Amino acid sequence: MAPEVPVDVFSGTGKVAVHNAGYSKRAFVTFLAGNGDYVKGVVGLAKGLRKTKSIYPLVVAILPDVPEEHREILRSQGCIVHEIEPVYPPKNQTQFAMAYYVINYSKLRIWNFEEYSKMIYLDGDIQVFENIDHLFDMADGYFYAVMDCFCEKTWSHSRQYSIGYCQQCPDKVKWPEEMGAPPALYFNAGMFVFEPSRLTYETLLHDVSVTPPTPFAEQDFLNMFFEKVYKPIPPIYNLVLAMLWRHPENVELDKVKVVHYCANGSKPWRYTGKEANMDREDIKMLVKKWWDIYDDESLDFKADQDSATPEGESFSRPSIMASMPEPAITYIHAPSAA
Ligand SMILES: O=c1ccn([C@@H]2O[C@H](COP(=O)(O)OP(=O)(O)O[C@H]3O[C@H](CO)[C@H](O)[C@H](O)[C@H]3O)[C@@H](O)[C@H]2O)c(=O)[nH]1
Ligand SMILES: O[C@H]1[C@H](O)[C@@H](O)[C@H](O)[C@@H](O)[C@H]1O
Repeated sequence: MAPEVPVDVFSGTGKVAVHNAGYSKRAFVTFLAGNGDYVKGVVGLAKGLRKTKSIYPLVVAILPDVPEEHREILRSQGCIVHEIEPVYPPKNQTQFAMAYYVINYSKLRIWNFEEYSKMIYLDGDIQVFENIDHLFDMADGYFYAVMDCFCEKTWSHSRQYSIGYCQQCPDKVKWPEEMGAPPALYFNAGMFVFEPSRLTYETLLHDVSVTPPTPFAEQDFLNMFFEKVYKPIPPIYNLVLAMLWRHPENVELDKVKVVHYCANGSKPWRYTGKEANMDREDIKMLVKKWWDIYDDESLDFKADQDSATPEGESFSRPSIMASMPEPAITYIHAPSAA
């Protein structure tokens, strides 16, 4: 499990593994469902990764209900469109924090992308403002993600919220002894580093089929499944926006590399500033930064320029893969997630 070379991936110093070693076996991956406007988020993400000069392609795990015109937009942005079938949890009376979260169990399919040895998952409502390719160099065998915050109302179903406890400031309200052991560290599943594997995939699918669903859907499930191998990474790799008003002392905004527009009313492509906590200068600045990338035509995929191959590679993966036919699979239709 130990890395072969000591790598200080967070400071960017130390003996860092050569990025293009195994280049074709690494990729970013996102998830797209429905015929709504999340496709804009994915386009923004593809352009953001290009702006940061990432050398890795963006794979889009896509559900059958995404219309062809959206797939075409993604291919024209150099994305690798990878069709997946939906995954459903067992039926019960669970109230998801947001009704459409049920569709997010389909994310589990990405563990089956065994053509890649390591991937970084990013939600479609995430933007990458600084290169994070170095995260691929972290030691194998762990699940890396950023710790979540429990302070928003979406957490009102939880024991943590009921006593005002948050793992972002565990000393402010301490976990009371009479409530037993404190809960395990809990990550936000909008961004994580993982290794696809057939065995893990099959175990995930089996376990999810016998695990009753819970409010944060696959996020809760992944937290249980990977509890023992979870390694927290700094919040600059997935700034959950609520951190700005709940734990400003934990945020160094000028160092943030990845922003997750996950608070209610914060999706840049729908932003009005009217929802709770949205009429803030830092949020407005982050929304503007997202639009600056989305609107920048110089960041559109250009087959001739963007096919510049990193040393040691004889082809451009994004351009070749983007033009490959999608694998033929049979599927059942997913309910609209948008
Ligand atoms: O209509 C939709 C809805 C969602 N998505 C995809 O699903 C992702 C997750 O949905 P949201 O971004 O709307 O949800 P949140 O950021 O509020 O979700 C958080 O909780 C979820 C619980 O299911 C997931 O774990 C998610 O990754 C985590 O960031 C989106 O980014 C997008 O990639 C779509 O493609 N279409
Ligand atoms: O775990 C949750 C979840 O991911 C929500 O969707 C997000 O809005 C919250 O901020 C986060 O704490």
